[in-house]
Amino acid sequence: MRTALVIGTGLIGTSAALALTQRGVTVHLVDHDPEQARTAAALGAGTDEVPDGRVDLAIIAAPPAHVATVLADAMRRDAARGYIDVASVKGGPRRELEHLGLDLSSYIGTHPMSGREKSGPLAASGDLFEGRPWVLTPTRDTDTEVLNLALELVSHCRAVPVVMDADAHDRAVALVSHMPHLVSNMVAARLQHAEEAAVRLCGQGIRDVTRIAASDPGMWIDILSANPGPVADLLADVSTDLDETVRALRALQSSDEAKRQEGSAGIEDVLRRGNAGQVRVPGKHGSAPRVYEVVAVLIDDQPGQLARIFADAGMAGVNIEDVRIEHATGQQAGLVQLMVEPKSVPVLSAALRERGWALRQ
Ligand SMILES: NC(=O)C1=CN([C@@H]2O[C@H](COP(=O)(O)OP(=O)(O)OC[C@H]3O[C@@H](n4cnc5c(N)ncnc54)[C@H](O)[C@@H]3O)[C@@H](O)[C@H]2O)C=CC1
Ligand SMILES: O=C(O)C(=O)Cc1ccc(O)cc1
Repeated sequence: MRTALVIGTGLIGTSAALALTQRGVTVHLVDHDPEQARTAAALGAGTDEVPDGRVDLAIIAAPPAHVATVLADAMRRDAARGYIDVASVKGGPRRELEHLGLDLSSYIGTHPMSGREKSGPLAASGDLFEGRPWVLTPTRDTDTEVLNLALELVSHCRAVPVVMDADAHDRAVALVSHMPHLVSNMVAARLQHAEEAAVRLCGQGIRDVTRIAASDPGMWIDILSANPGPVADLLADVSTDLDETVRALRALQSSDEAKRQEGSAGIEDVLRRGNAGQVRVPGKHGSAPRVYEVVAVLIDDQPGQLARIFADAGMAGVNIEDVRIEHATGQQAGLVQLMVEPKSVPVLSAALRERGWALRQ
């Protein structure tokens, strides 16, 4: 692929454009808000000048509700040899395109399984998709040349291609993305009118659970409107669990010992089923989760501290697999949890202590 056109230069469009530009592809950037395309160009994602002919691949990275019209318009202009979109839902947009009577042999619906709770080009990064699954939904009618262009894009973004049927994709993302998104918002909504004294106690657990509740509601109304059935089915299952958990907790308030035992068994059941589901969540590169151990370091909230820790770990020859930072509320201090292979724990701990870091259990 030598040339590409990104239509919709927000988080996802600009991230893909940055990755392609870094691999030497000439990328043209277009957005219905020209300021967004200019910003993406200023970030080094490509040029906001109109291409002077057909590009190899057009990437439609607009919100789901706009995909069909944007794609139809690009096809009418004969803008590219191949077309993909990156919307979070695949079945509905495909049916909308079929309804428009377009020749879809040059189009593949795709979905990179990576993103953020922030929107716009300023939140973009060229490595956003690295190691993440990127779903492709070709059909029997898809041109091989177009499938190859899409695979080239996925490879340039260092993502992992996964081929799926569009409706199977929508059922899968209802489970791993859309239903959890709503549950995150419902948990976060409890904080809206909560007392300040309670909110100040927020720790890492609630930060993890509510991070995605900061996402743009407009985009998510679009996503959920295109996948309502599978998400409603899953939320109904969650609702059954909620009812049973409330019943178990009420039983735990009883003065009757037998009832309390019943309540305790109910709570244990939901917690154990949660454990069993959690171990199935893949690790950072989509593989089975690895067991890492934590080396916890206390730091002052000063610029450059993290970089120094990473440099010190690097000098000790230890690979940091993952990192978490817990900020102590109201204090200029934080706890950095470095996840490493179990065999690296003594090496890293000794090296950090030697360099003056305060380690915690
Ligand atoms: N946010 C995320 O984490 C992920 C989003 N997606 C999908 O990627 C697509 C883009 O999402 P984001 O980049 O997050 O949104 P964003 O809000 O950061 O960017 C969307 C961009 O599309 C532009 N746009 C809207 N209508 C347009 C039109 N008719 N023509 C041209 N440009 C138009 C907007 O001005 C904006 O710059 C969506 O379809 C979304 O479902 C896929 C994976 C992850
Ligand atoms: O921020 C996160 O962790 C996300 O999960 C973002 C996300 C949002 C929408 C998608 O279609 C895919 C990924």
